[in-house]
Amino acid sequence: MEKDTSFLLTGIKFNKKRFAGDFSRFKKRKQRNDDSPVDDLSYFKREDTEAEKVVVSVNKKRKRKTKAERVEGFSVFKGSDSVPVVTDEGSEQEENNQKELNRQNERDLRLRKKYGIHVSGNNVPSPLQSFAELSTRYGCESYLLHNLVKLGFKEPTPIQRQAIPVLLSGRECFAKAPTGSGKTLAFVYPMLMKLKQPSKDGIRTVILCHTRELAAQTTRECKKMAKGSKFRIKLMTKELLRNTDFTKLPCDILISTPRRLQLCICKKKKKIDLSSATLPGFVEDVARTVMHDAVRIIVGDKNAASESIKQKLIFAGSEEGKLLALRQSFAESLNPPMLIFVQSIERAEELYGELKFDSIRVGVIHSNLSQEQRESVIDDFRAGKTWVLIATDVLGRGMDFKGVKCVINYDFPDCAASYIHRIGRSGRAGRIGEAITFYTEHDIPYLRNIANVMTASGCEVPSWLTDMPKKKWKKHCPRRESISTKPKDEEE
Ligand SMILES: Nc1ncnc2c1ncn2[C@@H]1O[C@H](COP(=O)(O)OP(=O)(O)OP(=O)(O)O)[C@@H](O)[C@H]1O
Repeated sequence: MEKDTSFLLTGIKFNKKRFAGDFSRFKKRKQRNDDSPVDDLSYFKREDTEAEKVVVSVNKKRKRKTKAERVEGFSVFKGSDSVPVVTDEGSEQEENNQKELNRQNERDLRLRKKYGIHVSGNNVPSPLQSFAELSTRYGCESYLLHNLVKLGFKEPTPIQRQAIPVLLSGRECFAKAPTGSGKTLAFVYPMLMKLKQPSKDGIRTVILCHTRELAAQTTRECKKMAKGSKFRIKLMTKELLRNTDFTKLPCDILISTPRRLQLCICKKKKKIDLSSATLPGFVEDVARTVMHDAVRIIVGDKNAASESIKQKLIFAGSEEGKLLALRQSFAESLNPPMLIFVQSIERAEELYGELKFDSIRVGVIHSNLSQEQRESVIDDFRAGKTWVLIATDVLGRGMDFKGVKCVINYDFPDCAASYIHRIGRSGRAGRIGEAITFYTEHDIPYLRNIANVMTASGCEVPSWLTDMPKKKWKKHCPRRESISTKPKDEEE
């Protein structure tokens, strides 16, 4: 039976009168004749339709340019010195082309400035003005536009605006963007567009995710975005790993953790042929070498969390004080669905042991659970059976739970990146989120680092915090007293 996830949207009642226009558009779409992508194009928010018409020809000319022209932006690559644009003297056509190119560059710079997109590299393709360009500029299959409409995505996020044209141009790309800003679609859509159709040539794309949960989530998202195509999208599960002859596996896109892919290659004695995969050689080689003529895209400020998250620091005095402060914050405003992060499996179990008798539906997830247990815990959280999920950092990165309103760092994060990723489980896709971080005496020397992230994210930070000395932040994971309030003998 389909899990009921309506709880995540309870309370949102559309006023049919006020939104009559939208409802009528939806009604019109229901009678839509299915092979009419034009309707879908009208669904998307447009920036500048005039500019859209021009961008196609200009980007073609850019490709034909004899020498690369450096795009303004910070240079993160050695040796990416700009070279003068070389054009044949005196041809009027060339002059007009150059004028058009300069106008397009100005439009690109304006759009990047508007969305806080910083690029570096040679000849970076123009960012998308709207999703409509997937069709008008790249002639994408209509199912891709239909799926955007069904998902309710009216316009590309900043990272999608720039990463999609870069990847479609065949360039390699480093991309950094705030949590919850749509990086999955930013690589899945260009991948589907470049793969074009299913093929019998074996695995043509490998997507690596650092945890099994994220690999499962990426598989789900990929299938949603590929709906209407016939691509075979496979998640590398234990069963697939154990029982499959990969030379006969009908698969276009394989999604796996690095560990399982490595096991597969070793166990199957290299019977899995990646020589047609979109990454040159094996993934780790790419990580080690300088990528050739790559483009770097950075959205938002370095070392900042998503600006849609209200961040709070609470001094809890001691470990005991933390449990009191947690229960107090629940009493004041339980704001489900919520995630609570702790620093170890043992502490996750201890905190679960304390909260499971409170009248809140609490769950716990960590890497000591079996695969089935982990999947069922996540399903319950997504379906609203669990309101508060206690987790270790296994859930800290990439997991997308629609509508998580609040993240609590019960234990101080072990580094700034972990802080940014943990709180980024809330405030996703432009929604407002909240993050509360408890700290004790042990954590005070590291407060300044969090204060820097808060300041970079646009939060108000008291001066006593910013005036604190900055401490070199290696892995801060101190031994903490047990959370459990049970008498010692009872625990044994
Ligand atoms: N163009 C869009 N418009 C509206 N919502 C979008 C758009 N693209 C993606 N989303 C939604 O935004 C949410 C976050 O997307 P995604 O998980 O890809 O973010 P992310 O940048 O990968 O996050 P993280 O850094 O945490 O991994 C998802 O619920 C996704 O459905």
